[in-house]
Amino acid sequence: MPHDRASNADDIIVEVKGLRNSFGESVIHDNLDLQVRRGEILGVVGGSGTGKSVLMRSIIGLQTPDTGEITVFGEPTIGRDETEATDIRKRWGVLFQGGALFSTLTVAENVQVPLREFYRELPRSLIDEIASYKVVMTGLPADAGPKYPAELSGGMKKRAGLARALALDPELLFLDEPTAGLDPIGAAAFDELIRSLSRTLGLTVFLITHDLDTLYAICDRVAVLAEKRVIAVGTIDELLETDQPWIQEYFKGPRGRAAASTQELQDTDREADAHPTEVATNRTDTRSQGTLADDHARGATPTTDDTGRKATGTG
Ligand SMILES: Nc1ncnc2c1ncn2[C@@H]1O[C@H](COP(=O)(O)OP(=O)(O)OP(=O)(O)O)[C@@H](O)[C@H]1O
Repeated sequence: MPHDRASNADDIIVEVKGLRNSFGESVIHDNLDLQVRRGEILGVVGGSGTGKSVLMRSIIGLQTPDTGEITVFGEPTIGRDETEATDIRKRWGVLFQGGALFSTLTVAENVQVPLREFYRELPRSLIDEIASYKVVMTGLPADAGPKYPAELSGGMKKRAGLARALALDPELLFLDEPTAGLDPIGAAAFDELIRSLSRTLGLTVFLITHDLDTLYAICDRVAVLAEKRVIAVGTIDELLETDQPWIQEYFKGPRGRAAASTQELQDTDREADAHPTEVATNRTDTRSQGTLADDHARGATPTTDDTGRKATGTG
């Protein structure tokens, strides 16, 4: 589990208070509260349809809530005039589900979209240069710039979407299911990329995911959506101390246990690199659990746990 890098609890980048969203008769959020701390990677989880994307859309101003207050960087985001809203919007980047690249634009042109939208006065050569830099920064080959989305693999599309989200050097990054659809190795590499970018650039990350490995590998805290609100938020260890059935089922079900074992294995490997002789014995034990873990982790076929229950999907 990564360290909690937000030591000052008052340092809040996003604050949501008393949020209510509904579509017709269907109430999605009711009295939802949430805080995102500066510098943290906050994972947002919840069953399918619990309103994770609607929450993100509310925060970034694409969804007008029925009631509630939302502040980002200490500024209210609801009801602002266009200029004020734009000033706030420039400070965050968004990677939508599936990447949401413009299919008729090349990767470089996609990355340039926010630059052209918000900084029209920038010279063309500088826009080109910034876009090339962002492409490489996300681990894409330099020659990916002139390619069209249809020519890219799923992982490369995500990276291109991330490059676009980073175009304006944001302080805050919103990621909606960034590893969905990636193979386990690609997903782990994408996790690593997010973590290293968030550390080197000092980003705060709001990350919606169903991927338990991502939660274990890179999230400082996790917020759980259920019953139309955030029912709990904390480190995974803190969440496990709650008696919420959904949380227990989610983290202690076969997939949750597998992800925990995988993380433990990686922590042991890191420790082994640092202190090779001290962890040699433990490592043998952990490896034997790791085989089972690997069977279950990321994309493995759902199976039965030791009570004979089917592994629960995560939504
Ligand atoms: N524009 C809309 N009009 C009507 N209903 C909507 C709209 N957007 C979202 N919803 C509904 O709101 C609910 C929450 O949707 P949302 O996409 O936020 O769920 P989610 O938690 O992100 O789900 P998933 O994990 O499956 O992506 C769903 O029932 C969805 O059908």
